[in-house]
Amino acid sequence: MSHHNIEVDISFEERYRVRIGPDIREELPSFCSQHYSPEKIIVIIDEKVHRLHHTKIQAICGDYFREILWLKVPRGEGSKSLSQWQLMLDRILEEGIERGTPLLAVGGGVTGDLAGFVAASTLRGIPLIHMPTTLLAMVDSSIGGKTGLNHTTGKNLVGAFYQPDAVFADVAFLRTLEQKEWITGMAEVIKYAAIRKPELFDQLADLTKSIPEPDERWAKVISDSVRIKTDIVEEDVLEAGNRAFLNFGHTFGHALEKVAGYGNLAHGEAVFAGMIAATHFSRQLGHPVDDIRFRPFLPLYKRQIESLPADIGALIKAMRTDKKVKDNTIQLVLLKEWGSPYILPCTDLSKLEESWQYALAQFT
Ligand SMILES: O=C(O)C(=O)C[C@@H](O)[C@H](O)[C@H](O)COP(=O)(O)O
Repeated sequence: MSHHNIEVDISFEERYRVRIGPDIREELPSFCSQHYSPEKIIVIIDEKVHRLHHTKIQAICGDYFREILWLKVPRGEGSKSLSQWQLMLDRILEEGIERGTPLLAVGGGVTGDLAGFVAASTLRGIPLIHMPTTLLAMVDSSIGGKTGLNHTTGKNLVGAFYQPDAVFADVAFLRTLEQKEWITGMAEVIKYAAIRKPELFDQLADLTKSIPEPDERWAKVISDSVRIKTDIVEEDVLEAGNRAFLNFGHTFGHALEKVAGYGNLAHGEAVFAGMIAATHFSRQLGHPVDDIRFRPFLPLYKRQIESLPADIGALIKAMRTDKKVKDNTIQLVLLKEWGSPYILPCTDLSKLEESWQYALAQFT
């Protein structure tokens, strides 16, 4: 299987490399020997990934570093919390580290978002390397420097933009990825299809006909997704404008996650339902976006989602804490047509309610 190499240019001086392919993790020691002192590395790792791959990661890190500080992250969205962040920070500071001590984040979106914020906030910033192990983290959360914790008032409301020094997306990790995690990650690929590359819909629908495995076809979908995300992020690193297109489905999805209670609904499941709502809103405005495109994937999510919160008032209230809210108005990412997103300040609450009703009805 081939390797893919994608550069992310975040400014004239700063860029980092995303390496995608099988056994890419083996390249970590050589990368580290060029950038960091061999004294110590902090490894923030998902507890299940630790159980499955600890020996391998230990060998790779031990190849260059004299000491490894392991910090395990309990599974689930609940770990994106201030209390988990504090626990990590206490351990790291009590151990004693230096500003140059790198932090390796090994796991999915939750681990990466938490570890990213730990790296951003420790000693005002220590080097960060992402080693995503889930589809979602490979195609989305490890790229672009968003870090975040959830707050009782809303999703990802605590965080910082903090770019990694490198991303090692080793598709070999996907061999141990559960089916439901593939489905969760696929939501972000479906998002790229909707906002940038509609051909991906058919490729993905084809891929879902067989049990997913990290073969050449999936590696291509991953690298196409990373390229789309990279292109958008490079133009607008701090989300002052078009980066918000990457939030398609998320304004609705984050509200679902919050109202369902963090951890009760996977991020990708909520985003999938959110994309159906956003597409329906677009259709109500006359845009030609028939959601027949989502149909092949609906049974996958339907099987996974037990129930969605149905209190539309609570969902709209939750949307008001979205980070894109401006002048008290929810900003929706909608589609003019497939592949063509835009932002609309939402002043029509009846269309919003109708969009929620439509989306929720798809899952009952
Ligand atoms: O990188 C981005 O920008 C995104 O919006 C990507 C999203 O898919 C991702 O889930 C992100 O974490 C959501 O960010 P938020 O700013 O809405 O919390």
